[in-house]
Amino acid sequence: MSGLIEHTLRGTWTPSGGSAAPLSPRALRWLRQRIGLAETTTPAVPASLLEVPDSALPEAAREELAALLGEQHVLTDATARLGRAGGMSYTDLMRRRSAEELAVPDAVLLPGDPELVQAALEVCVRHDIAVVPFGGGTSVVGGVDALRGSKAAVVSLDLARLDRLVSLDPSSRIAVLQAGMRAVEAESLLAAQGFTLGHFPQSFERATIGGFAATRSAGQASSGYGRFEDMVTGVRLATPAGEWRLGVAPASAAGPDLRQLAVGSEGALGVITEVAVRVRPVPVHSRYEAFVVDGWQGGVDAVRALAQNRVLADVTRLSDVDETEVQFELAGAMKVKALQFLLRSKGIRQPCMLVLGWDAGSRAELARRREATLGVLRSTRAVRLGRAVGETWRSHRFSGPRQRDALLDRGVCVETLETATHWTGISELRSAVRNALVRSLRSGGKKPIVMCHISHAYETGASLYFTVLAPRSAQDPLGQWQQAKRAASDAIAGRGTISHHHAVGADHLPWLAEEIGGIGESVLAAAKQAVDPTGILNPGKLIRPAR
Ligand SMILES: Cc1cc2nc3c(=O)[nH]c(=O)nc-3n(C[C@H](O)[C@H](O)[C@H](O)COP(=O)(O)OP(=O)(O)OC[C@H]3O[C@@H](n4cnc5c(N)ncnc54)[C@H](O)[C@@H]3O)c2cc1C
Repeated sequence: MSGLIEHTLRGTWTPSGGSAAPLSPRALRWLRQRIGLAETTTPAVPASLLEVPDSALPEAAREELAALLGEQHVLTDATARLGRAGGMSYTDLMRRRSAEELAVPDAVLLPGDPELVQAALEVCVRHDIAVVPFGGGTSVVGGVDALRGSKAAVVSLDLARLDRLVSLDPSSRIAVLQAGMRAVEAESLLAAQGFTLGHFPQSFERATIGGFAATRSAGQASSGYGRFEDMVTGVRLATPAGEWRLGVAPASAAGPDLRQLAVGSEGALGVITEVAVRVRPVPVHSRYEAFVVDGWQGGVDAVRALAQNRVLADVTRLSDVDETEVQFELAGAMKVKALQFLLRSKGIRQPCMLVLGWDAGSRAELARRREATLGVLRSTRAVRLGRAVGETWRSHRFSGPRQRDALLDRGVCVETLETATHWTGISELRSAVRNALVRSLRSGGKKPIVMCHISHAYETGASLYFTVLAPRSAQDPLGQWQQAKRAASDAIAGRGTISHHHAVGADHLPWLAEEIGGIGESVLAAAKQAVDPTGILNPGKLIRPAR
């Protein structure tokens, strides 16, 4: 039940058990010079100062839910409700820092098993109450915002108590996990039996199995282990129309794959209560290394060659020049000047860092796979930085969000967004999004830092992941980012996907039709009508009501 406590700490990312990642004096100096930093800090506002409206949950509904789930599992106190008021985007965190008005659920429901989730939904249908499924609450697209749509009340249905490993079939290599299980716990329970999921998104420390399935998440090792939807072999959903189970075989020609309708349904088509996932043996050996290639296009060509020759390392991450510079500067551990000198002497003018990581069951397999990757990489004249830099990246791979807390404290607007497209258009898309962000966030003669990396590569294209650091507007911090995000989304529309792995939520909904067409939107609305005819499930996210 530690998950329940964590949700009250939502002004910052750093989990209660984890250490914060402060900015080194050197990093602070560099940032002050590049983008300017606030002299005063702006820490998170204590929960006691945040506005919490009275609960609008009708008493008759509360009583029925309490009789079903137990009094202690229907929470209407301000702390519990505030803890589920939104996700963990820059906008969410800033709202909590500036005591802005938050969309707070009227109650938090904590059912303890799939049958109770189903029964709770039925009560909510009878009382016409909106339901927002809540996993780790790490959505960065408004996915867990407590929007009530046309309903008088909205509850957050927190899956934290559905945290069991239901079964493990070592022969078929399938594990059935309850949806509220955190990734960290899933990995440790599976590891105890010799298996891993291999799903390591940057939100690994907080996010849940159900959340991954609901958002089509992608982890840092997606090149080797696949995206989360590639791992899902079956799902169990509670819907207002009844329980829905999908996935009886590894593959099927019985019409379209409806599992893929449930995966990515963002709580709008049902509450996922169990997920059957493909697991793999825990790797016995692994190796992470860093390389530097000259220039973004050189790096893109290298990653494309690895993907198309099917020799991608499990982790394949290419940073552009700006991200490489920030990694060198903020890491603090490297002798930046000496490194730049060394790279120049090897003909590298525009250093772009490429991190590669391989997992294997034996030394021989590791050597074979690494040699296959490096064989293709050799033709690109990449310079090897070595294992130490690669291993440093691996050991810090979940700490980026913690540094976000320190940056927020210092008055920095720090946020990420992502997209994906085919190789042909990838550099054009990067330039278009980059230019849109720089134009929108330039202020007082200082340019923002806009960084980009590829961390999910395919034979036909790749994702682009942008991170922005800009001086925060003192007058309108939320408006500043919303305008930049709009500019970036307009630049993406027609060129790439509006979301490669962060999902649609409320934030990307205005751009969805551009990607899936009016017919696509009607298909989604029809599916919703079939499973959720009164529209209680996650209103305002992913699916517009049928017109
Ligand atoms: C710092 C940071 C780093 C991130 N890095 C990554 C990354 O590397 N890769 C990546 O893919 N994502 C990343 N994300 C986004 C986010 O972590 C993912 O979308 C994740 O899958 C959400 O999981 P969650 O359990 O926190 O879900 P939540 O945030 O609780 O919910 C996300 C959406 O899914 C719905 N939902 C949750 N659980 C269920 C359920 N059981 N049934 C039905 N609907 C449900 C919610 O209603 C909501 O719409 C990052 C987010 C942050 C803040």
